[in-house]
Amino acid sequence: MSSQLALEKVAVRYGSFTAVSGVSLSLEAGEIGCLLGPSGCGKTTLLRAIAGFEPVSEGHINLRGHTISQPGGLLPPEQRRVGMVFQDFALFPHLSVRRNIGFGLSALGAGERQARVQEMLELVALADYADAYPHELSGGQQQRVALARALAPAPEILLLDEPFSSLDSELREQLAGEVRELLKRNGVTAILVTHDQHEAFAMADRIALLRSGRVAQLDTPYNLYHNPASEFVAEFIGQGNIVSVTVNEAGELNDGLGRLDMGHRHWRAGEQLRLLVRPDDIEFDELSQLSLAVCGKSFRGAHYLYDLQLPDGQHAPCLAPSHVDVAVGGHLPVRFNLQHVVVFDAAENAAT
Ligand SMILES: Nc1ncnc2c1ncn2[C@@H]1O[C@H](COP(=O)(O)OP(=O)(O)OP(=O)(O)O)[C@@H](O)[C@H]1O
Repeated sequence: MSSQLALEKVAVRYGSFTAVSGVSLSLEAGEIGCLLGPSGCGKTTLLRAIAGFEPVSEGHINLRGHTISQPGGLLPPEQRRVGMVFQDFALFPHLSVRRNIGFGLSALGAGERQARVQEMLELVALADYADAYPHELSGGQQQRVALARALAPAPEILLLDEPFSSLDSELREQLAGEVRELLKRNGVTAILVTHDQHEAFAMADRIALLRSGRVAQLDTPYNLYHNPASEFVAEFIGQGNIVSVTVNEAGELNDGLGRLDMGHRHWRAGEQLRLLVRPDDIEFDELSQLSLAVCGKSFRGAHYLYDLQLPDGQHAPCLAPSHVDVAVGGHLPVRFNLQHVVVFDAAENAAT
C-alpha cells in the first residue's frame, strides 16, 4: 500500500540559499504528522512545498501515489487536493460562518453544497452559529470554522500552519487535543507546523524535528522525549540539562550522584559521558546524603521546578512537590533516579 503523502529527498532553494535539503518522510492515511523545530529551520518552506506554493529543486513529493512536485514539474496549488488552515484562520469577515465554510464548494450544485456545509457545521459543532459572523465568535470557534472550511472539499491532506499560535496559551494544548480527536474521528490525514513541542505532542502521531533544513529525528512523541537521537533533539524537546559526568567501573558517577544501571553498557573506569538530566530524574529525598544548592525555583502549581547546582558547579533541574519549599540559597536533599536517564557519549554527541 502506498503512503497518503511521501516526500523523498526533498530540497527547496531560494536563489542560492538552500532552505531545506534531503527531507524524506511519509504519512499513512489517517495519520497526523508534525514539522517541529526552531525558527528558520524550514518548517513553513516544507509546508508550502507540499501545498504547491514552492517548487522543489531536488527530490519529489507524492500524494496518494501521484507525483505532485519534482524539479521542473509542479501541480498548481488549486489542482492539489490539499486543505489549509492558516495561522490567523484567514476567514472572510463579511461572510457568515455558513458562507465561509461553503466558499470552496462552487463546483457543487446548490443542494449538494448546502448539505455539505451542514455536515461540516455539525462536524465542528457550530450548527447554532451558522449565521454568525467571524467577529462574533471566540478564537477557538473561529478556528473550527477555518477547519470546517478546509475540510469541506474533502482534501486528501490537511495542512495546518501554526494553527494555535494566535490563541491564548492556556487554550492551545486543550484545542490541539480537541482538533486531534476531530481529525482522528474522521480519518483525516494532516500535517501540522509548529515550534511548540506541547502542541506537537498533543496532536501528532509522528514528528519530524527539523534543524537547519534537515530532519534531526523523525519519530513518535514518546521516542523524541525518551530516546532523543542527539543532544540537539534532547535539548529542544522538554526540559532538562546536559550534565558531564565521569563514571567508574561500578557505574557510579562522580560526586555521589548515583549509579547508572543500563544493563547492556559496560562502563570503562574514567569514561566521560554526557547525561540528559530531566526534572523527574532527580527526586526530593529527605534522607539523602546528597544536598544540592538551590540556585532558582519556579512555582508550577503541584510542584516547584528547582534549578540545583551540582558539587562541581554544573546545573540540574528537579521537580519536587510544592510542599517542599526550600529558599534560593538553601539546600535540597535529593536522590538521582537514573533508570531512564538518556546517555550521550561525550565524543560522539549521539545517544547510546
Ligand atoms: N522567500 C524567501 N526567500 C529567501 N529566503 C527565505 C524565503 N522564505 C524563507 N526563507 C529562509 O529559509 C529558511 C527557512 O524559513 P522558513 O520560513 O521555512 O522557517 P520556519 O521554520 O517556518 O521558521 P518560523 O518558525 O520562524 O516561521 C530561513 O532561513 C528563511 O530566512
